[in-house]
Amino acid sequence: MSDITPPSEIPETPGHTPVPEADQHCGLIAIVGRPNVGKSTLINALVRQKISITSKKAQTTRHRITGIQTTGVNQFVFVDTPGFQTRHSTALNRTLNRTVLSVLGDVDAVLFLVEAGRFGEADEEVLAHCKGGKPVLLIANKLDTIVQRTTLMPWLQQMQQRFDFAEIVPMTARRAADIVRLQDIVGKYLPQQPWFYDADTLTDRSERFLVSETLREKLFRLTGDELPYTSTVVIDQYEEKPGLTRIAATFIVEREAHKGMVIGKGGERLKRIGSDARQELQTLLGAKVHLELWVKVRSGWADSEEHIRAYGYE
Ligand SMILES: Nc1nc2c(ncn2[C@@H]2O[C@H](COP(=O)(O)OP(=O)(O)OP(=O)(O)O)[C@@H](O)[C@H]2O)c(=O)[nH]1
Repeated sequence: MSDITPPSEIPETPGHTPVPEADQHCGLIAIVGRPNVGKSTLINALVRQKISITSKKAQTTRHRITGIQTTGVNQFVFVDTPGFQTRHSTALNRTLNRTVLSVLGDVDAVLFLVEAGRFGEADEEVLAHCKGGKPVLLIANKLDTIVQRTTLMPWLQQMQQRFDFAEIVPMTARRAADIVRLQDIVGKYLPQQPWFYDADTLTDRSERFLVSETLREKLFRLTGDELPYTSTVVIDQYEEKPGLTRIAATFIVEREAHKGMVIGKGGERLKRIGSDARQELQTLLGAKVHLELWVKVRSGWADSEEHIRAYGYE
């Protein structure tokens, strides 16, 4: 569709003129919602850079990620949260849910994402966790998928009557104009206080972390729906030299059959994952990347608290 702009094409906000501390506004904004509603897409568009992985596969966001955007007097510190898992109760899912709850404790406002026109049990369950006096803004995302906009009005009215939302914002996370509009709306909820980060900071995550996210994204993108979301990636080696970064990483899967899916016929798929990832990493790191990838089977890792900690989930 012609009115949809990918995040990389969203125009940059003008450069920063210094803002006296007394005029600065800054706050934490949580982004919550059930899997696949568009949280990562939104946060990447808001900070105008890819910091959170997106895929068609539900449940691909696992870590608390902050995206930072400073514009005018406002500094937004966005917190991405894992999609709330309600169906299965593994140790991994319990950890994910704990992360969501701890994030919500200390934010200034909550962006509660749903797909426009849809509000199911899983959405309701996520919303139930958003109580606690923080302003909750309903973001009705994927507006572009609604063919007849008039059918949306009764739904919006119903949502307004049923819940006490601070604002209701129907929008398309992929549309530049909607992102700018959302920023204006959310700006009102930032308390007056000095910025937490330098004006040009985009995330508090390390490059090493962004590398593992990039690898995980390529893994899911290129295996499609075949691979269970419990597959993960561990960085074994990360060595930076001037102009060259050496990375060795292992994809951890649960079954022998999953290993086959990742490697593909004659190793073709793993090769493709590697070359796609290397290209993106070279841009991200601004250096040549030497990338080595391995695949290992660790049955039941998503059920083991010890493995979850070892693989970097908090
Ligand atoms: N049509 C349309 N698709 C969108 C929009 N926003 C996101 N998507 C798509 O929806 C899918 C899921 O988006 P994500 O951003 O990965 O969703 P998420 O909520 O972070 O998902 P989890 O990581 O599972 O929690 C992707 O295919 C996105 O491209 C939108 O405004 N319109």
